[in-house]
Order: sequence, then C-alpha cells, then structure tokens
Amino acid sequence: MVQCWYMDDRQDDPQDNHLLKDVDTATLCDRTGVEVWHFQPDQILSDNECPALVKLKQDRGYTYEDVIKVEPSMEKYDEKLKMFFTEHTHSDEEIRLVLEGAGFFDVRDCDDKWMRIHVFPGDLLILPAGMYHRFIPDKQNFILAKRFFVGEPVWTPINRPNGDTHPSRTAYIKKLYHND
Ligand SMILES: CSCCC(=O)C(=O)O
Ligand SMILES: [Fe+2]
Repeated sequence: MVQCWYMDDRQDDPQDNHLLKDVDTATLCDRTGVEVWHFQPDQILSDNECPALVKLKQDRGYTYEDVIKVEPSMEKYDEKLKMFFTEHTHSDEEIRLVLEGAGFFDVRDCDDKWMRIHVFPGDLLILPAGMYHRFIPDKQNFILAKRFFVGEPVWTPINRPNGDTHPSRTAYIKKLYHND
C-alpha cells in the first residue's frame, strides 16, 4: 500500500524520505486529484491479469501498456533520473502500476506544497494531466512498473513553469479548486 507524507524542505539527499507529516490517501486524493489503487502483487505478475485491473483499464480506456525498469544499469540512467526528478507535468495522465521494487512520486498539492507518495508492488497511481510532479527511486534504486496510456503514448515532460499555461494545467486547476 502507498505511504504518503508532506515533505520537509531540507535540500540534501532527495532519496531520503524527507518526512515532515504523514497524510492519509483520502487527503492525498482530495488535495491533489491523484487516484490510488492497490492490487495483489502476485495477481498482477501472473499472465491472466486480475479482473479488477482489466476492468479499470476498460473503464479508463487504457489501450496501450508497456513496462519500464529504472535501475543504475539502465541506459542513460543519470540523464533519465534528472528528467524524472525535474518538476514537470504532462498533457495526459501519468498511470503507473508498480510490479517490483519501490519509488517516490512527489506531487504538488492545492497549496503548491510537496507531498511524497512511497509506492510498492501492487500500487497503481493515476497522476492527473496538468498536475506538477516528479519521480525518484528510493534507496533500493530499483523499480519495475507498468505504464498505461490512452492511444499512442506521449511521455514528453513539460517542465515548470512551461506547463503553467498548458490547456491540461488550466483544466486541472479549474477542477481541483472547484472541488474546494
Ligand atoms: C516508475 S516510472 C518512472 C518514472 C516515469 O515513468 C515518469 O516519471 O514518467
Ligand atoms: Fe511525469
């Protein structure tokens, strides 16, 4: 299951937890629009996918999937990590299902504060289009995750502040604050 907290503002090792204050997933979802699911790890690793995940993919129209492995031996590791950890958004949702390992997804809340989401096998996160976020592996330095997308994938990060005027950001902000 995910663990979530507000981050402190220490600027040292970003792979430290930086835990300031624990947050429950309801607060995370309410203050960011992030959606969280958890599936049994053994079910998502088996060939015949678990029915709940099949249904989620159908309901959300996820027609594309692939697997990403983040570890020091990967090609252009340092470059990839810098890209992942640079605060950015996307025109579309970022959907990640953790198969093995762990990592930190940091997301900006409605007061622009960093919330850190520690994800583990079986956790599925949907980061809304237009939300600023970043990713870094935890001290294990290993994560294997499935990526889902609607149609042909677009992974391009839009780094802050270039995303501020993007239509997805405008729509995200409108939805997030309207819920207040
Ligand atoms: C565990 S997924 C690695 C991070 C990523 O895919 C992304 O930030 O787009
Ligand atoms: Fe991203």
